[in-house]
Amino acid sequence: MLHIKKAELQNHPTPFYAYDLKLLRETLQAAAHAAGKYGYHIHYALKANSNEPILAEMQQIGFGADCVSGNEVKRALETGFAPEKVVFAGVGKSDRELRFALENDIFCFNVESLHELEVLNELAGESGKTARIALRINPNVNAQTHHYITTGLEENKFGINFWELEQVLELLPQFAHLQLIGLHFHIGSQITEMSVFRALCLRVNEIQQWFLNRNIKVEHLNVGGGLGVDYHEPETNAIPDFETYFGIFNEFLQPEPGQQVHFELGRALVAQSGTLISKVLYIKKGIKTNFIILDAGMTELIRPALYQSYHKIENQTSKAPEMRYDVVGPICESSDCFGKAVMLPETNRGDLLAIRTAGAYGEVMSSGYNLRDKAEAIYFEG
Ligand SMILES: Cc1ncc(COP(=O)(O)O)c(C=O)c1O
Ligand SMILES: N[C@@H](CCCC[NH3+])C(=O)O
Repeated sequence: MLHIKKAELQNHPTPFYAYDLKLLRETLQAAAHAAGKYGYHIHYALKANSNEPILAEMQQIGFGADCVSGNEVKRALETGFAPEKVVFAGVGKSDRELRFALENDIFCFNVESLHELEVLNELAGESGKTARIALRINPNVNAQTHHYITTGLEENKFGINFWELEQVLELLPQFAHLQLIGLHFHIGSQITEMSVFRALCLRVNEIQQWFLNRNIKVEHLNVGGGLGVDYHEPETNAIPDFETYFGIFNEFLQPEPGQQVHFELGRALVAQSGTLISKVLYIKKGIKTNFIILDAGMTELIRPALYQSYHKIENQTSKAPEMRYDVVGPICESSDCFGKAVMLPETNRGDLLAIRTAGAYGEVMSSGYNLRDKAEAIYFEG
């Protein structure tokens, strides 16, 4: 059950996002501690959640910012991340976004194609800058996660394929306004099978060796993010197993002496701290099941509709014996469903339901479809 005071629950118009800052801090401390043992650097992936109080905690603990749009770079800088702690990735950075990041002297551009190298070189030249770059390489490692959030296979649009690297190295010397400082990899999100990270390390070692054989040693390896969270047991597994995660990299990744290792975690840092709170509007009898119709829908949390993903649902206000329900939203789409055949205490109009583990890729992916209002965010100390 979500540990939030009744007054806090009842004082806000629903639906709203509730963020537990105490749990967030504990999570960040656990991550920083585990990464710190090996001198690893974390850049928080803003795409997971870019709310200012959350970014303030990321800065407080000393993490950098991993951005995927000009506006994320802008948000990172405006909220106080130092430019030398900001990285910019993304397969389709626009000229305007690249120029903005160049003007602000960010730490590194993670470049995803040959064509982008050409464009960035040209724009950097125009702005009188040298862009520090990492090559995002597609390592062709299967993340064993949902196919929509797998990014490191050759069939995916992300990164430069291994067989293009020879050509990249031939062209690089012509790009006078680019400085190669890193190699970047990210194979997908919500990875729960830890052996996947071992496979990533082994592949990164091979690719690094390929570069070393050509006398290229970069300043840093960026191995991306992707560590998954437990959507089924948000209570018992509130904090991901960062010790095992970073331990795997320590055991299997072979950085060169003096080379930094960077991570870009998003979900693992923020998912469990966020909950979507929604009020029950109606109970409706179906043929096989009863429907709970909520005032939140896929416009507030699209993950179940988009990836058929599971989020634990709890009734915060009823302790009656359990019944089976389909929990749905008000949006005019049949996929607007948070869970089928969910066992919940007998539920009535006005009850408050908590949809857990919604701190990552929840609020940031909300939309105004059906002209819906934007859900408010509140912060509490759990
Ligand atoms: C390039 C890149 N880095 C980092 C992340 C953060 O991933 P996660 O939230 O799974 O840690 C993503 C999202 O998958 C990404 O595309
Ligand atoms: N938005 C996805 C993850 C994609 C991560 C970004 N590459 C999710 O909710 O699981």
